[in-house]
Amino acid sequence: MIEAQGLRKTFTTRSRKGTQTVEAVRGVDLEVKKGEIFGVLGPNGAGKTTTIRMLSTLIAPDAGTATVAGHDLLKEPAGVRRNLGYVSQAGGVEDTTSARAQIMMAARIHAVPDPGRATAEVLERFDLTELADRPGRTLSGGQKRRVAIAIGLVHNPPLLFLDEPTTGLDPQNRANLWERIRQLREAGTSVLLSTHYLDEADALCDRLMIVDHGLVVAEGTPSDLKREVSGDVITLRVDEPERAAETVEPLARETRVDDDLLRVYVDDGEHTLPVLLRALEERGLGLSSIALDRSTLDDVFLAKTGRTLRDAGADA
Ligand SMILES: Nc1ncnc2c1ncn2[C@@H]1O[C@H](COP(=O)(O)OP(=O)(O)OP(=O)(O)O)[C@@H](O)[C@H]1O
Repeated sequence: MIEAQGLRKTFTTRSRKGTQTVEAVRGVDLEVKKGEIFGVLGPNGAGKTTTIRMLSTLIAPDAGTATVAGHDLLKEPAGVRRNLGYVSQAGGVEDTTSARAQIMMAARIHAVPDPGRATAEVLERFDLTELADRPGRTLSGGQKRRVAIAIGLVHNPPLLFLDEPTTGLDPQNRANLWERIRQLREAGTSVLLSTHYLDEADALCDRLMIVDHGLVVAEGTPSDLKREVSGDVITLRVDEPERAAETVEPLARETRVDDDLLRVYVDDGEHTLPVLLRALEERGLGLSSIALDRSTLDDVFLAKTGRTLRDAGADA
């Protein structure tokens, strides 16, 4: 559905302080297969939106090539646009017009043969029929997101781009939207979505890539990525984390110290834990808390970049 190689984009901004350049995307390759949900996971400023905007023809890449829904991104932009739906981060639902009018407008722009019928169908599909004639401003956050997706889907494209679709939604609305995105996949639509939520990437994506500072740092299925990093993580709060790390090193695949926290990556947490605790006790190392978890995508991010995704978000 998408094959892209070496996408790059640098922004130059001029202000009174002088010229600033930001290398937003620094050579991204990506492949999205037909019928899959593919995620672009990364912290704020990683280059997710820029990548999606390039692939949807909204901005021109400085370098790189791509085929999107069977059309060359640079030579056949109209063919690309015809075959995709794009839902931006802000959502693009107007305050004063109704959902029906906004969806109908999108249907006309795409020259859908029977715009009235296509609008009614997509309203029904997204449980919006009852709300269809209310002005946009009266809708809740979750309803607005559904309208935005309906606008992006009214011409029935085989490929849908969703830029951070659940940002700002409460847990119930997020779960509802995840279910709808899964239904799209069942109906045969390929989905490329960006997110900075680990749980979203883990729960929703068939495959994903992790981006940081405009580069792909890892790619694969969520479980492959987690397996690659390790089976389990033991997190200990200890008085002397460096000494503790040295002590448990022979038992671990990898150890990482983060302030007073020591993360120990092991294949089999349950069986390693008692041995590890004995080793710490023998050296008289004090311990104030302990947790055993399956590794998460945050551990993958940490292993690849040396930071956690949360810290990276705070930096940006
Ligand atoms: N039009 C622009 N002009 C200048 N800089 C830009 C422009 N668009 C993006 N950038 C910069 O490029 C970098 C990547 O931005 P981008 O929006 O792609 O990140 P993102 O991963 O989508 O982040 P977020 O999760 O915050 O949306 C950022 O440093 C951003 O400030």
